[in-house]
Amino acid sequence: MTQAITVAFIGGGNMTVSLAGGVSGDAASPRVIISEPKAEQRERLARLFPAAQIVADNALAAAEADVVVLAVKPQVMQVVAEGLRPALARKPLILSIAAGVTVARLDAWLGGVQPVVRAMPNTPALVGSGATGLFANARVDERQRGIAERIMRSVGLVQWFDVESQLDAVTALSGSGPAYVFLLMEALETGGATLGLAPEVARVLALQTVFGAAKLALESDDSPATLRERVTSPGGTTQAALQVFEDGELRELVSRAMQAAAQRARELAGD
Ligand SMILES: NC(=O)C1=CN([C@@H]2O[C@H](COP(=O)(O)OP(=O)(O)OC[C@H]3O[C@@H](n4cnc5c(N)ncnc54)[C@H](OP(=O)(O)O)[C@@H]3O)[C@@H](O)[C@H]2O)C=CC1
Ligand SMILES: O=C(O)[C@@H]1CCC=N1
Repeated sequence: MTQAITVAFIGGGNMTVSLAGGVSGDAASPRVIISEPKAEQRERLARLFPAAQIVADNALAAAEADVVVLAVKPQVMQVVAEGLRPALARKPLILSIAAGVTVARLDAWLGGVQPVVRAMPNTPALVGSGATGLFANARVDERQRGIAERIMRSVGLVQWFDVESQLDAVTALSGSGPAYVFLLMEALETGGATLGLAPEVARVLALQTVFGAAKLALESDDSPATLRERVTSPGGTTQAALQVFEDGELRELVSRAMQAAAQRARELAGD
């Protein structure tokens, strides 16, 4: 992060705590301002980020910023964005992390003159292991792309997209994806308990298995398919289980679930 820059976060909730923690840990940490309406949450933020300026006024936070991170719920975004307009005369980079709010809508609410980057992060960003898709409008220059990327990379992996509609696919994969994996964890836990394991033992084995498999896949040069084959002894236990998944058409089911998520993302965006 360039030392001189100021990053203002609008909305001091979960994602801001994660991102402010990420950018504060950056080697040349920027000046951080966080705007949050709730006094109790402002006190919490002040304890978490003693070097940051915590305010209750969005315009005050945005007026001095080089980057304004919009981290409020999608439902309040229009009111927040329109309210910020007078404070954006310096044309800071706008980085929105709101699910389903298109760049065109944001741009209109902000007055049609701002450089805007839309991000689709996911909840593992809260533990520094997020995956974020990014899309920039034509007013975003190379330097600003670098800044947006660096902010999101402080909480995980970043991937740029040239076509905004691809963020719907990102939403269906990595945005909603943690929930699919949590569902699998729940099913493994229940399955283990059904086979006679104590529920807490089944849970810890399920979680460690998902974590270990993800770590192995990330650190290996081999594809998930190869890693799967390596677990699967011919005529063994894994093959017996995988046959049940194939018979139940798990791959098709996952594909249909993702299509439903992408369709819902398009609907929420008003397309
Ligand atoms: N949670 C996640 O993992 C993901 C979140 N996102 C997106 O990130 C954004 C933030 O999510 P998250 O951090 O979880 O949400 P939170 O509800 O935790 O945070 C939003 C914060 O904004 C505050 N707020 C409400 N109204 C205003 C206002 N008018 N001006 C300034 N601040 C306001 C809220 O205060 P109060 O509590 O008082 O209302 C709250 O502290 C959302 O748009 C969401 O779609 C995207 C992908 C994943
Ligand atoms: O469920 C949702 O709509 C949001 C978008 C991605 C994750 N949560």
